[in-house]
Amino acid sequence: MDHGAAEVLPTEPSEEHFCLSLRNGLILCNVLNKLNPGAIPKVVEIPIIDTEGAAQTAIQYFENTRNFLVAVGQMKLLTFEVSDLEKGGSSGKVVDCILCLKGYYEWRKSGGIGVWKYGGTVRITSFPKGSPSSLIGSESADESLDESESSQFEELLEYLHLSSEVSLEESKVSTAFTFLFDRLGIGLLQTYLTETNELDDFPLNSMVIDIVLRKAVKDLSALLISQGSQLGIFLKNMLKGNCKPLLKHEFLQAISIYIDQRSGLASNDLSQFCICGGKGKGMRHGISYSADQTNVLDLQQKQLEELKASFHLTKLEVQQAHLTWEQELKRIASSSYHKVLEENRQLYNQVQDLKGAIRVFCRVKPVLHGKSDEQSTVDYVGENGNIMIVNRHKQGKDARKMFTFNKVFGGNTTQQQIYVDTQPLIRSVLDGYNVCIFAYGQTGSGKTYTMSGPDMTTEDTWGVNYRALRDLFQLSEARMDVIKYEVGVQMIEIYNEQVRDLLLNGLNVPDASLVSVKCTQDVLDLMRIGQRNRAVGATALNERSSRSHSVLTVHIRGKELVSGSTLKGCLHLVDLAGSERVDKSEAIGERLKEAQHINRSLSALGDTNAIGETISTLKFAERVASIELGAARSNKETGEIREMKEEISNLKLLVEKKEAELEQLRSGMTRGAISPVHMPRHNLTNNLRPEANQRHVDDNKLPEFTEKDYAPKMPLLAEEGSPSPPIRRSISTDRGVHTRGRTKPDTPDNPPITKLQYPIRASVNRSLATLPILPSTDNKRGYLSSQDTVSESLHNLPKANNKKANQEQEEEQFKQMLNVRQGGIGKLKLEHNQVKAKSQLPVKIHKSDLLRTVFSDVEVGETIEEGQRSDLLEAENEHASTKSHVPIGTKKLQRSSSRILCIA
Ligand SMILES: Nc1ncnc2c1ncn2[C@@H]1O[C@H](COP(=O)(O)OP(=O)(O)OP(=O)(O)O)[C@@H](O)[C@H]1O
Repeated sequence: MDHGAAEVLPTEPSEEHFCLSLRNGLILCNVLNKLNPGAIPKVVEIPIIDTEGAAQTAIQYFENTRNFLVAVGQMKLLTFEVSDLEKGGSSGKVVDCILCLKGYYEWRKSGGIGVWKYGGTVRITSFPKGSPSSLIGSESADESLDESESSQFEELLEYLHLSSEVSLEESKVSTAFTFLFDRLGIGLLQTYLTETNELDDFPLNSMVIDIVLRKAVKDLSALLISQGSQLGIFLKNMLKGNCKPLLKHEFLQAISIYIDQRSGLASNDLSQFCICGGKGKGMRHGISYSADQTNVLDLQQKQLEELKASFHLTKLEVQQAHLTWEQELKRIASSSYHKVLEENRQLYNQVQDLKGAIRVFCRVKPVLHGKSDEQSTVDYVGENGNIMIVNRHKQGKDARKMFTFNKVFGGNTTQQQIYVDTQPLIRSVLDGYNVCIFAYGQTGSGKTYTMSGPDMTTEDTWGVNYRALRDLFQLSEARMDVIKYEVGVQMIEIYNEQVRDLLLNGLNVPDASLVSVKCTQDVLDLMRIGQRNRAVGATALNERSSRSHSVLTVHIRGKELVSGSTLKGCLHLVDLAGSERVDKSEAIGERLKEAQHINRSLSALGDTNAIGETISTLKFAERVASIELGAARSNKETGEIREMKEEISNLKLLVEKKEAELEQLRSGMTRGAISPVHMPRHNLTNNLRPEANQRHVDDNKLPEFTEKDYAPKMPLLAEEGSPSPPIRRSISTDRGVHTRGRTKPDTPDNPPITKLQYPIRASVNRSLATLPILPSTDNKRGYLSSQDTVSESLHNLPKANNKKANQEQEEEQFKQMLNVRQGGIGKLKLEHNQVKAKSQLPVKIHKSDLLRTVFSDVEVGETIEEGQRSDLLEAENEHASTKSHVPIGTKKLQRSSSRILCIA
């Protein structure tokens, strides 16, 4: 080394100082001239200047440097740019050039034997497997081993007199260390020191340790920053939805693993370095320390611990931040989804309103085998809801009559096609609307076929009922993140004569147990059991089905998860009795005679084309279509309204109870005590008011879906021969019997239907409304007399009054009432007529009453105008008799929240 250089170079040269010392080109020129005498003939000799004055002699510096570079270039040795000596230049190139000169010098010194090559690479001989360098891994670029840099460092030390021949000075070591750390990192230093066995002599004093720790802290900080930014990117991607959805715990686990891994690498890196020290006295981790060093080390150790704690804290904060973001994200997603859903719901139901609250479809029964087309009364089916009926017994224009409905389905229409037009109403139910779909028509016209389907074996033949239920469940599942739904099903079968009894005798809608169902399969199972239990007497079944109304009611209760609002929807699927039956049964009154008439009408079916009933049905349907219900309303309540309603309902119950007690006291004073439980409701006006009936449905707490309102489901489904819900069934063979004009008598081979008792639920808060609907086993006719009904209900009274005395008293009261009723039907009718004369209500009770009972949903406290009700009754009554064809104009029934679909 040039002596001048030794003077110029600072004792602790940093990289910057190193380059600065070379910038005047003096050292470089002298070194080159020494190496190759005369290589630079003119060297600008200037006094050694300090760093401040360097800029003033820039031109001279430049000349020296330029001469040096030209000469080196001519010698075909490595050169660099002048700018590499400036701040921000590539000092590496300068180092390479110097090393190249050194190599050249040595080659010349050794006699210039062989070919001198400088490739800039001096290999570190080997790295043992499993050495710390391999453990440090290849996580980042600065940790990877660069042999070139390592050798450069070695050469540099040597060249700057830091080789083993020269005593190690702390200051120089410090400079070298700092330089080394910045360029190579801990891993490479460790490897180098291990390889070269320098550790024993290496002065691991406080300065070195300080440097190491500073570097460690720097690395850890960089690691934290990098992790933070990586996490940030990851979370941002998640927010943007770029990542596949992760579960919360998966996400946290991934972060945790990642951080552990990284911290493990970092601490491994550090600890590996720390244990690589030499042997000696006062060892600590294999390194000997003075007292001062120990103190410093302790301090550093403490700082490390603090750093570690802060790292864990940061980790927890990241996790916490993630949780908060996740919740926020959920909230935002949920509320915006909820908003969109609400808008969608409103628009959807507006469309439904525009289509009309009452829709009437007409389905033409196909000509079945054994009948010729000529017998068909349908002349033409148009595409715009028109249907033309032909009366082949008439001539001219009287022979044909045109009707118009919302839609007319021809004879080839499939079950699925029928349902497609019904489907939109099903969704409304889940939005809190009440929907009633009912089938109307004469016996054998296909009502059951349409509503239930001929069988349940294949999905193709499923009727409206099953398809509607399937859709209800599918839709409710699709919405389960937003609304939680509960579904309950009620199945009721009501006979014509029972409708009359129920209404005349002050009874409410018959109560059938509400069964909680979770899926379509539950409902199918329920219906199958019903079918199986009913299939015992085909003829009886058929006969019954034609004169009974079958009502399947699906109660929906939903709770919006975000707002807490509740909604209640009801879907009534009604398969009415044959349209020709009501008059007959009511006109005759006595059931034996009615049966004869039924048989007669059935046999008549075989002879005629039923043109009269067809026209009558279509007229009825037209009149239904002409009723205006106004826009339907959703039964949606906020939490506050619900609470207030519950309070009102409780108060009403209380008032009723008090009134009943008062009544009991009064009666007790006159004819002994009578339990309020068994007081029949004789108020005819009240009985005929749909809102009164509705109120009782509310009182039954069906919409509340509380546990106690559910009938026990399992026994019902599991027990063979257990009480079954009433199911209507379409049996083709039955119709064969009908059309041949015969009804098989009840014989041992053809037993009458087994009368299964329907599960009864009686409540102490209600009147005799909770009567069974289905026939008892000892009734061969297949239906109940009033007596049967009362007797059965007696058996099923709640166990609340378990004191024998009470039971006896109640039985006595029932008997009293029964006597009144049995002997007093005429009397009741008389009363009824008297009341009717007063209120101007029609005498006959028709299907319309049943319909209103079933699907009216006027809320408690609301009333329908008397005139409106009379109008409706009048219209129905008029139709039922099919005697008067005086047009009554459009009927308006406002304040209803139902959507009604009539399939005639
Ligand atoms: N669209 C149709 N396609 C094929 N067969 C049909 C169709 N409609 C009805 N049927 C058949 O006609 C017969 C009578 O139908 P269904 O029992 O549905 O009549 P209904 O109106 O319900 O009678 P009731 O009032 O007596 O209950 C059954 O055998 C049924 O399978």
